[in-house]
Amino acid sequence: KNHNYWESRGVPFEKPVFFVGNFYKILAGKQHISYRMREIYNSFNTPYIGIYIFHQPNLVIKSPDLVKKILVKDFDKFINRRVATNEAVDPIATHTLFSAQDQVWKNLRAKISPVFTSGKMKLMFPLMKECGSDLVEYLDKRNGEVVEVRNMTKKFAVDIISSCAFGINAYCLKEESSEIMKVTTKLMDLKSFVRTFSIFSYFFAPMFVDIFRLTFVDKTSSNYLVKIFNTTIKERQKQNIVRHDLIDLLNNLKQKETFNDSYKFDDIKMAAQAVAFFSAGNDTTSLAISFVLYELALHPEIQTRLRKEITDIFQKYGDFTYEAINEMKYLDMVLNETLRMYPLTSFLNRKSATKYTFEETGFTLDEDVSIIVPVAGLHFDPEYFPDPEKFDPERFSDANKHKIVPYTYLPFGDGPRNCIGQRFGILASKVALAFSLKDFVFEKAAVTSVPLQFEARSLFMTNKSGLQLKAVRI
Ligand code: HEM
Repeated sequence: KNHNYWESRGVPFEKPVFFVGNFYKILAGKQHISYRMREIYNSFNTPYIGIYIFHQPNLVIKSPDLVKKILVKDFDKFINRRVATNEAVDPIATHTLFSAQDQVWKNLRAKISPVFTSGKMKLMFPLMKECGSDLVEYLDKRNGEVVEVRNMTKKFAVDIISSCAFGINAYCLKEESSEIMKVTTKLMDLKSFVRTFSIFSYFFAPMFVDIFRLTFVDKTSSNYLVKIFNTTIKERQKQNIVRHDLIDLLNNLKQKETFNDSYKFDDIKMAAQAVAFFSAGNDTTSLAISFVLYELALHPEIQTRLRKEITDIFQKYGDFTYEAINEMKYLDMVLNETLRMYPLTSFLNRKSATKYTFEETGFTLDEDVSIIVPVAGLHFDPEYFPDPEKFDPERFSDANKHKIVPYTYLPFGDGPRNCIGQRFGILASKVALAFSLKDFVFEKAAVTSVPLQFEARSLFMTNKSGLQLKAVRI
């Protein structure tokens, strides 16, 4: 019955498949969502396109001007994501920054933001460097071998988030088998049908979350992280330890709360942020590093140029300091181009808080309609990024970057609800790349799959069956 929603409102739409709508291939595990986004984006030349996910109408926004309105100018009318929030079923997911709604989100975002200032990044930098050295040690043990880079970068990401956010030495790179590594891998693992179904239902079919009582992340893993989090807080209080990390910040906020505070932390709300940092920061950061190394292995000339920059700046400072890493312009260009070609989250999501009229067309959107910004479509549009399949860091050089049309490059989203961990994710990725590329050359091996195949079931752009590259010490 709902499948005539867009037609009856005069909105250009993609014809849905009975019952399942327009995400049939994704649900069947035949296509990654990133490719679906690109197909929908390319099949219409209109500012927006109507689609259905099951019975639910979604509006895919193609025009960068409209993207700006939704993410920034009229943010208050699109403040929330359209994700399931069922506190009784999943209190942890409901209280994460990612899922929180309206004023609760505003209060929480304001409270958490101080963790991610440049000043805080600088304070965390020595901890990040320790993880960089561990990465070199890890590679040294495998010198000349084909390394499973996905596994290596996951270990690095868990180590760095555990250390910088929670003051926990996870030792994933140092030790073959680490409990926290197993737990965080399971957290968003989509190998089982139930996990895939749960995560997709949170975004696209919230009714199933209520019916089947589904949780956003794996429950045993989140319970484990909550336990570590609570133990660490108690330990800190007992021993009066100060580390300026997330745990300290949350703890201070809780201590300073007054009766009149509109948002009060309890144990669940505090622990939810810990789980969110792992679920939002771990796969994203580790995939970003992996894809850079992969592209560098396929483009040795770019790898050589980047290594020269890293070595020159290292020699200038005599060390990898915070300032040294930030001076590496070519590293920044290479990372930016990688995130263009591999937008880890292929789409952004919002919902309309009220009825909203698009001035450009006069069309009035109903309240509570899901909005999709097809990041993968924008990043591969030849009008904005000529020859989009070519890996070309020059797009982000000082001479060229001003040519990028605003709101066509969105690896971290935009507006007040953009990625809060952007600074952290970028710095952590740069530390991993500077440390490993200074001492090692990464080469394509016979087993390296070119082009990469993506895991259809994954929400992030995750490649299938790992990523093998040969690592050779210089
Ligand atoms: C390369 C690494 C990363 C990428 C590409 C990335 C990308 C994104 C994107 C696209 C969004 C949605 C933004 C929007 O809707 O406008 C997001 C949200 C978010 N990210 Fe990241 N992310 C990365 C790393 C991290 C890290 C390291 C953390 C935490 C330590 C983190 C925490 C979050 C949170 C909490 C949100 C929800 C923000 C809110 O709703 O207020 N991310 N991220």
